[in-house]
Amino acid sequence: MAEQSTPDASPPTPSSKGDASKEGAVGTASPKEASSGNAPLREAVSQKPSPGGAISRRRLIGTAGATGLALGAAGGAAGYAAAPSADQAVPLSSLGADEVMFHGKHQPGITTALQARGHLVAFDLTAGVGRREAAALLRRWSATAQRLMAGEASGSEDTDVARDAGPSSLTVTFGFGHSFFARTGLEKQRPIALDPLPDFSSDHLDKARSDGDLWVQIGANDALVAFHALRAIQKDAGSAARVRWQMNGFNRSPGATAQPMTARNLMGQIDGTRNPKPSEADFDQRIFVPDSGEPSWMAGGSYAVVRRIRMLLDDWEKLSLKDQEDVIGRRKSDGAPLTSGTETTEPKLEKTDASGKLVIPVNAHARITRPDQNGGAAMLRRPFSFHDGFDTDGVPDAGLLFVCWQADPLRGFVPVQRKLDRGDALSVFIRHEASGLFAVPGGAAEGEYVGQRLLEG
Ligand SMILES: C=CC1=C(C)c2cc3[nH]c(cc4nc(cc5[nH]c(cc1n2)c(C)c5CCC(=O)O)C(CCC(=O)O)=C4C)c(C)c3C=C
Ligand SMILES: [Fe+2]
Repeated sequence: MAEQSTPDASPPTPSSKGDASKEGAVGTASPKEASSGNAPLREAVSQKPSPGGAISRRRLIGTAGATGLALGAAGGAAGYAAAPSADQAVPLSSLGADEVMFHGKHQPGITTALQARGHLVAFDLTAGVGRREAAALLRRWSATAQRLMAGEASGSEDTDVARDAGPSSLTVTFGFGHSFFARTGLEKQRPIALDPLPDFSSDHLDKARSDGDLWVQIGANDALVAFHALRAIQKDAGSAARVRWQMNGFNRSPGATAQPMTARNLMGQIDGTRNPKPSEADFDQRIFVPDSGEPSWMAGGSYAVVRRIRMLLDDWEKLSLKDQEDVIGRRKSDGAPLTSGTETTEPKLEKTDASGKLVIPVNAHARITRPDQNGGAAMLRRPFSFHDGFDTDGVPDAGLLFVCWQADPLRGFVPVQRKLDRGDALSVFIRHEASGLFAVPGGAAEGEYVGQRLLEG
């Protein structure tokens, strides 16, 4: 893989350390980083000398600059990974060695590049569990997440499932659901932004697979590393919390494409092109709660809207290519707007064809979801695809675990989904089957656990 060993690479510059979150954006990857495979949010590159004297490049998290990364540190890249013996030790490939920092201003897993494997899991606190036990749980979870993200064993009862693998860009992200606050006597701390999402006419929601007191998002570029983390988190819950629902997802594996590119979804579309980029001036304002935000424990945090969206693939796949492209308003092959150009070309929304028809139809998904069509509403979409087999009639149970991040759902997901509800060409090919809204606090500082400012504030 091109990015593994780059003898010509120079050491990180102060700017790459100090403001990594502003670097890298969709479509700007260099060929050397082709193995990232998906490049919705590409990030800083850390470099460390390899035994052979070459420089090994490791992709790090988007918020690196804000999270106090030890750039160039070996971290856990070789920690839990087996080295047969000192003289036989072989450095891990870049994919296994990639490490995302646990501590920082924001939690990992928000601006981190899409990972190949994902697990979403919601927990409910068990009867009688209150604030004290919840705090102990978040402390345990944070310690486990920190260890696993560094490529270390999870603790005394590690199952060995991730042995031999490096951190593999593992991220573990924790959030609180609306119901958490009453159960723990913390109603006064519940953000208004966590008020339940409105009903949407297109909703077919399964309540058993929606909401939850606590939510954990796990992502990694190795399926065993991801499962290992999921199981460790479940075990850590002990008697304090039970799994309410759990979903598994995936994305393209890093290195699967010749060049870095935006991900594709199971409808075959390039999906993520117009995501806000960390390099944009208003990125933080759109995605993260400001330091002055309310409640104060959410400073540096974000709100995750999670939707299990089934794709009606049998219907979708019957459409002609032209009809599929009209549904989105972009070319399927390369994601370019139907008004021509490349993926990153600005669409000409007013352009008409010879018969006077809009080239990008009035109900095209990519037209009506635009911030400028929705009072500026924007969100960072960071989904996983899912496939949970086939129904008895052969219909695929597949689609998108749509996860989007925003500083305020009322200025992100809600207005856009309302608009989609009123007439999105895509809506007849999808079904929203489960939903959750979670307050994801800022990242833990060194020595702190995630949510400490809420639980001990
Ligand atoms: C309420 C928010 C959104 C839902 C739900 C949603 C579902 C959904 N989207 C696609 C495929 C594509 N979406 C694209 C763009 C796009 N979608 C949303 C929002 C929701 N999508 C936004 C905000 C945008 C970007 C708008 C803009 O800023 O211009 C695209 C085009 C490429 C891209 O920009 O990513 C595709 C393709 C599916 C398949 C889906 C549900 C299954
Ligand atoms: Fe979309």
